[in-house]
Amino acid sequence: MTAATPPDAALGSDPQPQRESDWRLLRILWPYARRHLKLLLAALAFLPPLALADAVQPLILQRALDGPIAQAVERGDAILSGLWPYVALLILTVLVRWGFQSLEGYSSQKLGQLMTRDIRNDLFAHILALPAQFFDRTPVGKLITRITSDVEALGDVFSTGAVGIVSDLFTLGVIAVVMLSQRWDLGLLLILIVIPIAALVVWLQRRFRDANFRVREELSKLNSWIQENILGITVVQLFRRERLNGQIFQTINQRYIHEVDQTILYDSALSAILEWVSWLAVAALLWVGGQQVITAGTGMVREGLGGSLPTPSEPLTFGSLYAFILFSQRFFNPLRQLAEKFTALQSGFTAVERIDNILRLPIAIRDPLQPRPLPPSGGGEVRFENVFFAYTGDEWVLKNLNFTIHPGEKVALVGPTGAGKSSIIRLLCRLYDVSQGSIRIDGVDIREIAQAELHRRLGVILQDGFLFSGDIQQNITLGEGGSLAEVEQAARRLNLHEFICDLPQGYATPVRERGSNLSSGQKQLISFVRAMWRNPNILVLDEATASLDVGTEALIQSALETLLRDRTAIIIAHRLSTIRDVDRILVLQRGELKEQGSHAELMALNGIYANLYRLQDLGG
Ligand SMILES: Nc1ncnc2c1ncn2[C@@H]1O[C@H](COP(=O)(O)OP(=O)(O)OP(=O)(O)O)[C@@H](O)[C@H]1O
Repeated sequence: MTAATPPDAALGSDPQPQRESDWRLLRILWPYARRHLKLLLAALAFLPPLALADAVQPLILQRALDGPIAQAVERGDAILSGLWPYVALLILTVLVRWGFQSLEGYSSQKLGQLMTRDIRNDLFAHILALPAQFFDRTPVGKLITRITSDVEALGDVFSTGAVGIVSDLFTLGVIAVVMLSQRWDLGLLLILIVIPIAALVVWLQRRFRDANFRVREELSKLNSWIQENILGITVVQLFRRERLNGQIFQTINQRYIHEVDQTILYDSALSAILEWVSWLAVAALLWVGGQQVITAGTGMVREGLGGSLPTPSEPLTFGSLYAFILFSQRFFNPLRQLAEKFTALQSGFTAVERIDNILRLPIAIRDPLQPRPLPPSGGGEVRFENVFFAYTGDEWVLKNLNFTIHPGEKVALVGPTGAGKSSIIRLLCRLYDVSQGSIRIDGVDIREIAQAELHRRLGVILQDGFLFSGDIQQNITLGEGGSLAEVEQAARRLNLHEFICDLPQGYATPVRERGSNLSSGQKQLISFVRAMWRNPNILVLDEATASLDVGTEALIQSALETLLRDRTAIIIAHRLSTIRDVDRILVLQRGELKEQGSHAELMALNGIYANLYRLQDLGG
């Protein structure tokens, strides 16, 4: 990899995304449209009058030209009479088109916005429910692109009026029928011109969509890289990575622009082709129709409103030729519209496809259909039975683990880095499911328990007490309601009420994104209150590695003692000196349980634990 090559592995290439046909994409959108059936039906109901008004206008002009106007010319009249019914009819069709087009535009755009809202909601909810493996391999920036700009691209299809193409296509059908019924030879001529052009448009739109798909992928990578660099800005600046990361950014940016160029190429090609082909159609009509008009001689005058266009065996009038030129313009309208709204429409299709690729990812960890309740009197026994686990394939991270933690027992997990301590916790919390074996709480397999109940029984305090934007109280209750008095009581029991009151606005102190305005010690203490407030009977604690100041350390120790009282506790210990008093220590190495016992027993055993302890003792 050269210095400026973007680390694709780090950016996470998606598994080969599945490409969809346009019809399948429409089927994806259908359930969302169905939720707003009334609006959908209203939008569809406006289409027939619109299409009819469109098809009738050229006919009215034809009748006017061949009727009163041609009669007046033939008679050499100075005053035109009998024209007003045609003018009135024409105005009526204009009014119908104006009214129905506005209504149709409004209802289809509103429908589109409602659908976009629903899709965004579903996508967000689905992403939150996806298994941890998904997040292991998907960079955050990519997900954000899906939820924001992909859904936005879908919304644009509606807001730019690109869905109007549907009504244009409808009109196209009506005009084709009218043309063929009026004068099949000229109608056929136009249809024969349109068919290869439509095929070309379909081909171009396929190419465009492939290119657009690649554009969105590159945009995701661009966003991932930006996001990763902003989150890791401290490391970037400390290690002077600005230039190197800037070069990598330029390379990704260049690739993005290259893909965008491809889409522009197809877009411009389409617009240019349609422009000249529509004039080609007019020229063909003039050529064929013009010949017929010339041979028609005097048969140009038609009788009143009730007349019809002459059949091929009959002579062609000027009015009919003019009507067909108008038809040809309208016939090309849907295709021209397609060219104009091409980018929005195709980006929308690409977006639906990318969104659907995520929506179809299975939610691996689900509640059972009939969850089993945990015994109310259960004291919080945790049992691992023949547990095997691999993040990928058969690379076992945990191998044949068997142990039982009794109600109220305090157990520490120790072992060299990568031994599998955190993985045990992730399995217990059901962030992942075991590959083989089972984990039981009070005798019930955790896969049979409703996740909400599992998380009521199980409190977790992670090393980095993650806080959300909001205030302290909200970060303690995490949206589960609960009065300030209850929250204060939980804090008092841990002796942390004073500490919270000392924050600038007490329990109402605003917390910025990820708790960036609080120190790591403060965040830890708040996560203690969070655990106390939920009052679980099993507590899992990933002990903080960072050394805190003496005052905070003492506060944490005393809060911890209260928190652990009368609960089963599993502590991941990084500093062995802090866990000498636990009931039992489980020693792991490369995913296997190698030793267990009290501190004294393990020291006497003089094995892995004793070695680790002596090493830390010397180091510390
Ligand atoms: N999300 C993941 N995907 C793939 N492999 C992983 C993942 N998380 C951890 N591993 C691997 O699983 C093994 C056990 O990791 P784990 O985090 O459980 O170790 P640990 O004992 O908690 O280590 P530490 O003390 O450094 O936190 C390691 O080899 C690690 O590389």
